[in-house]
Amino acid sequence: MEAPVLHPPAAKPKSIGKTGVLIVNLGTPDSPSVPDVRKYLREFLMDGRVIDVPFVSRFLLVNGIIAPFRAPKSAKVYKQLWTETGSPLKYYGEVVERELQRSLGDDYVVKLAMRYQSPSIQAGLDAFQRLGLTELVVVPFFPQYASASTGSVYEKVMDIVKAWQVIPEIRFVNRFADHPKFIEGFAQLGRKYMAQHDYDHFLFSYHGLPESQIRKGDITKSVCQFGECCGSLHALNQHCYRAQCFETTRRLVRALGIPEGKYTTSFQSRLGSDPWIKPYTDEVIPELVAKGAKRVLAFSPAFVADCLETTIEVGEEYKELFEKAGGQHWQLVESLNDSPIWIETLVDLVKTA
Ligand SMILES: C=CC1=C(C)c2cc3[nH]c(cc4nc(cc5[nH]c(cc1n2)c(C)c5CCC(=O)O)C(CCC(=O)O)=C4C)c(C)c3C=C
Ligand SMILES: [Fe+2]
Ligand SMILES: [Fe+2]
Repeated sequence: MEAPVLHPPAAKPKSIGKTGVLIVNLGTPDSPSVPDVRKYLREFLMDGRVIDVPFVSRFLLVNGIIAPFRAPKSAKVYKQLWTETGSPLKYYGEVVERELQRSLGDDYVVKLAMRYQSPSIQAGLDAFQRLGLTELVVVPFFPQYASASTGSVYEKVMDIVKAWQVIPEIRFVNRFADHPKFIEGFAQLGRKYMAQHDYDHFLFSYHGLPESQIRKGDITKSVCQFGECCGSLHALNQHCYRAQCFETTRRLVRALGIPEGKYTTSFQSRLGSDPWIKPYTDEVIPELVAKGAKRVLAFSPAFVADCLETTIEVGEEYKELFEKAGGQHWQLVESLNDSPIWIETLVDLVKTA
């Protein structure tokens, strides 16, 4: 009689037991051409968390006004931003993906995704599903929570996994506006400029948000008054984007030893005619010059990678505004990009999520 054939247990796929880490930034056009910028703006602005009006009004606004008229103007600015490695936001995303993978090691699989355009969140999650990963960490690249940014990433991820038979354990990083390593990252960059030059004022300019979105997110419906309510970050206003931005400023001011009265927090890039959170950066700049500020160091700590909003808006457009108003020296502090301390921040965020 022949000896029975003993089947070894099925080989365990190498990826089983690993944790998937999806790092997600906002997104950028595939190229600075008008059709690609239009495609990007359409996807971005048709997101109901970004322009939060009913679908039909949003559709008419985006397809009838914003995409046709804004796309050619934005494309010109994207051409200024583009480098030989493409969009800085995407380029640094790819470098961070590699560096974070190296730092986290073999127990993790790191993938970069963009909320809009490519690489998509769908592609990243599909890859994790194919690998059979049963534990995921999602890290939106937005230090301060907003429904239009972090909230939108969460919604997209949940929308995709809801169709899966096995929905794995998923942990979401919510915000890191006050994370000590994130703060130290920007402080290190600031110190580099402060050692080279004597600045008489420090500007912290954050991406803006419609006031209505802050009000909608106020769980008490009474805390956010767009003023003193942002004087500290606590349980009741921890998701107020404006309050988180002021907290980031306070931490940076402390880390850099900037005296009271020598710094300002403001908000940039408003879209449309509704009130956005104030003060507006383009109104603050001439006021600062009128009050005597001549040498300004500008930070943009709502962004973790150089992008249109930092390099062009703060680094070039606001510089021009400052100089026209009579200012002498304007310096933008670049973003965290691929700095080692940003990678360390991400390792911390992943491991403590
Ligand atoms: C910091 C996080 C961001 C929030 C919150 C946010 C809200 C928000 N944005 C718009 C409109 C636009 N934003 C644009 C560019 C842009 N926005 C962010 C981040 C946040 N946006 C980044 C990182 C970028 C730069 C992307 C790049 O490719 O470099 C643009 C496109 C540029 C342009 O045409 O001017 C628009 C438009 C709204 C309406 C909004 C919340 C309601
Ligand atoms: Fe934006
Ligand atoms: Fe507030």
